Amino acid sequence: MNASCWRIKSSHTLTLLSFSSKASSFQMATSLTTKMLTATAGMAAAAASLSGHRTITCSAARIAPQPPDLIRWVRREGGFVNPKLKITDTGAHGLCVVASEDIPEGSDLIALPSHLPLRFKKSPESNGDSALFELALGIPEELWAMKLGLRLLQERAAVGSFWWPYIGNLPETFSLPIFFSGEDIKNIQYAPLIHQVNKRCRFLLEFEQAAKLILESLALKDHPFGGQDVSSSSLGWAMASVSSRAFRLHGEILPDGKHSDTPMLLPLIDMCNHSFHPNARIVQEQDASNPNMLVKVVAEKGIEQNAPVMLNYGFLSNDLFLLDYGFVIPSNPYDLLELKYDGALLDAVSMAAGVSSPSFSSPAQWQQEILCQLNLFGNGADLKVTLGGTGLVDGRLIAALRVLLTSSETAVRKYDLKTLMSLSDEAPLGVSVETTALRTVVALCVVALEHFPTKIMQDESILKGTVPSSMELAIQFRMQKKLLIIDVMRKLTQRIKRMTEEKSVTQV
Ligand SMILES: C[S@@+](CC[C@H](N)C(=O)[O-])C[C@H]1O[C@@H](n2cnc3c(N)ncnc32)[C@H](O)[C@@H]1O
Repeated sequence: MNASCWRIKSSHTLTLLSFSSKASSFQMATSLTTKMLTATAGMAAAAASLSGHRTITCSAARIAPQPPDLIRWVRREGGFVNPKLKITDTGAHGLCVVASEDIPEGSDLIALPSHLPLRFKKSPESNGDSALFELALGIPEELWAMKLGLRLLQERAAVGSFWWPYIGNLPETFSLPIFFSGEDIKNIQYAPLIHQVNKRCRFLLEFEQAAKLILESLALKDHPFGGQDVSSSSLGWAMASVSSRAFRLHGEILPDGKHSDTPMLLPLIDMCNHSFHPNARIVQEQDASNPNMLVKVVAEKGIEQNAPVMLNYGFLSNDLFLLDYGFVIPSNPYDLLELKYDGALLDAVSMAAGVSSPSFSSPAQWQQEILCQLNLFGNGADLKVTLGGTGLVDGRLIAALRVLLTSSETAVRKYDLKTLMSLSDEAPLGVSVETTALRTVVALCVVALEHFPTKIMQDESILKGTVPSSMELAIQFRMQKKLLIIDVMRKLTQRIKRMTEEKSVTQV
């Protein structure tokens, strides 16, 4: 069997960009992170071996001062590593798997037998399992990385762990925003991401307390971490290790014959960095005689000497790349700007854009019905809409604007929702409605851009100087969001211009 595999995507929904709640989000982020950093300092003295991060850098420094030879370990344990591969330090992007000679397309690069991936499952030889499971019960589904993180911490604390050659090679520090200072969380300047960082920091602080309560009453033989204390910092290290490295693969076979999706840490395979244009991919293989899965990396293209082996972690926004992996992709075609659909705001911005008497906040009955179908009106409406990405404007937003800018119900009822939501079908309700709708989106972009306290030029000039890496990441992130807005405005303006020109040619 040959199954495709995919990077884990966080299942959380980022909250809306609420224009009014920005300041309070920032304040909360600051205080939580201050607490978090205090906890780090305390933990270092109490349980130095679980210390997850000391400085915030994207360094290649590893848990073990002299990390074991990971390639040799994988081979010794029955895995395959192409002899033309080596691990290299890339500098800014940490360690990476690189071809030491040209490798032809289709070659097997790495193969792991089923006992090498680390997953969260009951292992009979582990003494502390029941407590580990009890701890895992307190983890919300969307923070799945923490669950596997507990298993990782367990192995990190175990003397003579089978996985030590892997764990010793894990980064000592991570550049994820949960480790940023309050000031650098503020520097992100984007409420949806700040909200998520906040939520994770809050969870780690609360989970530390809950874990302490469970662990303090345990006998040493039942302690999942060999009697070692856990702190928000060690939990944060574990969560960051998993969110930035785990893959979701086919796990055990379920009673219905299907495979469960299981997050796993894949030694060596997780030394491959990300690209949207990868030269390798992961496949899972299982032969009829052996129920155990083999996880392989295969070259999708020829890989030249000294080129890194790259996997695609997923078509993710910069929010997820920063939150889960600690990096930002410049000009990321899948990056999105979140906005809250708000009739009153739309009235204000469209008036500024010269739309005469807009009535976004007071839709007619038939318009309300369509807004309900778009899930933008009524109880339980989902008001989060996005700009950017491959769709440019959220289909629900463009459909709502088209409908609200049209007075003729009959004209609208000629089209199904799919057509109304599509930007590819040009101007279903006529050029005038279309250009007004697009101008409203451009005006929304202007407001969103003005909402950032800094200008792109200021960001650029800060980045030209020497800045700490967490501040650099925060500034890169916000700058990319602003560039995204400008890109959307440019593309929409071109569209409006083209439509207006075509219309005047037709009239002539
Ligand atoms: C699965 S690990 C890859 C191995 C990692 N470079 C290391 O040193 O262990 C993912 C991490 O690698 C780094 N990384 C991977 N792809 C990157 C990219 N395209 N740009 C920047 N950093 C990247 C990030 O630090 C990310 O959290």
